[in-house]
Amino acid sequence: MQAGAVPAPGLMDRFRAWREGVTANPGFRAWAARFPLTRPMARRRARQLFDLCAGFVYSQVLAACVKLRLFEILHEAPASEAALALRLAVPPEAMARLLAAAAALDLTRRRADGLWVLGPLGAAMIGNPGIAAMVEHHALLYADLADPVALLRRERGGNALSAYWAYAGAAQPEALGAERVADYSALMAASQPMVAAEVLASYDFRRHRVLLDVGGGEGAFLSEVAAAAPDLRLMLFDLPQVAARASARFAARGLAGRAQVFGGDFSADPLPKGADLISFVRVLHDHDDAVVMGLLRAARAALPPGGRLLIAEPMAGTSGAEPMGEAYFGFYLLAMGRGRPRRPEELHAMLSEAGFAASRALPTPTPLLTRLIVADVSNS
Ligand SMILES: CC(C)=CCC/C(C)=C/CC/C(C)=C/C=C/C(C)=C/C=C/C=C(C)/C=C/C=C(C)/C=C/C=C(C)/C=C/CC(C)(C)O
Ligand SMILES: C[S@@+](CC[C@H](N)C(=O)[O-])C[C@H]1O[C@@H](n2cnc3c(N)ncnc32)[C@H](O)[C@@H]1O
Repeated sequence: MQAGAVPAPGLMDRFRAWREGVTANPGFRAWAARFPLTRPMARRRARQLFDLCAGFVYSQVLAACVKLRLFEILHEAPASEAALALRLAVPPEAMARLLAAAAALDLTRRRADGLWVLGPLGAAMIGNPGIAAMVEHHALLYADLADPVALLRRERGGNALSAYWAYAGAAQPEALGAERVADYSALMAASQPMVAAEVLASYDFRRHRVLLDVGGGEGAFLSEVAAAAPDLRLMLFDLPQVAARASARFAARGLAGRAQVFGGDFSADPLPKGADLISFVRVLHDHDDAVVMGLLRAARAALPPGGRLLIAEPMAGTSGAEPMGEAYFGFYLLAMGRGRPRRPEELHAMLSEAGFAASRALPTPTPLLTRLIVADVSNS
């Protein structure tokens, strides 16, 4: 084929083009909704499109439940509509409306005796304050997304999420004050246990001597790993005011004797040496490619021969969770003003360019929450 020539569409592409052409025809749609053999598909597509239209409403039903702490209350004991209305200071009719909406979304369930209990999705929120923290945090994201076209067209930064993630776009991130890093560090710590559980289920840290967690936040990930690998020594690198929060957490957990904490700017400073394993947990996706390449090269330089790098974060192209990567994180990071979700193949290519000898993906129990890549430095 000549350079610049566009390849002819394959058979599958031509079939999809035909299918999309007929679906775009209102007459065909009306016929397909009535014809028994196409009706199930027509109904499924209608439901999918309706859910896309209504997604914000569903999210707000969930947000109301979280703000009212409804799931914790129903977890304590089944309750009547009237008791919930009284306890939560919501008019009885509005309480009934919320409970019915939540039931339709599988968050709550009305028992045969009329009392309300947790539904399957409400039950999955119990014991996971990280999800509730994210739901409340989404108020900022949805404020930024109120005009999505304006968000796409504007210069990056200057909105609610970019202010929240103070390092995104900061000229001197290492100079950020304690008050600018407190909220995001607390949110990351609250949502870290569900990520750490995925990583610990997939990787045995006991084979390593020293782990350096870069962008390690206030040490929530390292604290979980420390419990699973009692002989492992811990190192953490983050912005100075975040590193100070990590020191406080390690001291409070009796880990200060096992941990060394470094404050600095990882896009400018070298990473400390001494670890045989370096981790980036939910770090690379919130930076642009040039910064990520710099980070991978810095990790490569800090590791000894035979050392290993571990990347844990949600990734684009995750089978069964496609909207999570490109749609949710794509737009979340757009609002934040930095970074993009990457496919594993892109990270493998970047790792190779940074000088790692080999890299591979390891399966995690819930790929939606995090995926895992390990990359090795050659032994010589
Ligand atoms: C067989 C028997 C006896 C019973 C089976 C019954 C059964 C089927 C039970 C199912 C129970 C079960 C296993 C449920 C599991 C539910 C799970 C795992 C739910 C998990 C939900 C996770 C959610 C909703 C996670 C949301 C995460 C979000 C929104 C994360 C956002 C992260 C952000 C914005 C991070 C930002 C960081 C930055 C800035 C990008 O770097
Ligand atoms: C999205 S948070 C992830 C925190 C933690 N790894 C976790 O999963 O909970 C990204 C972390 O990278 C840190 N970070 C961002 N830019 C940095 C920089 N230039 N130098 C050092 N740390 C930085 C932030 O302070 C924050 O703690």
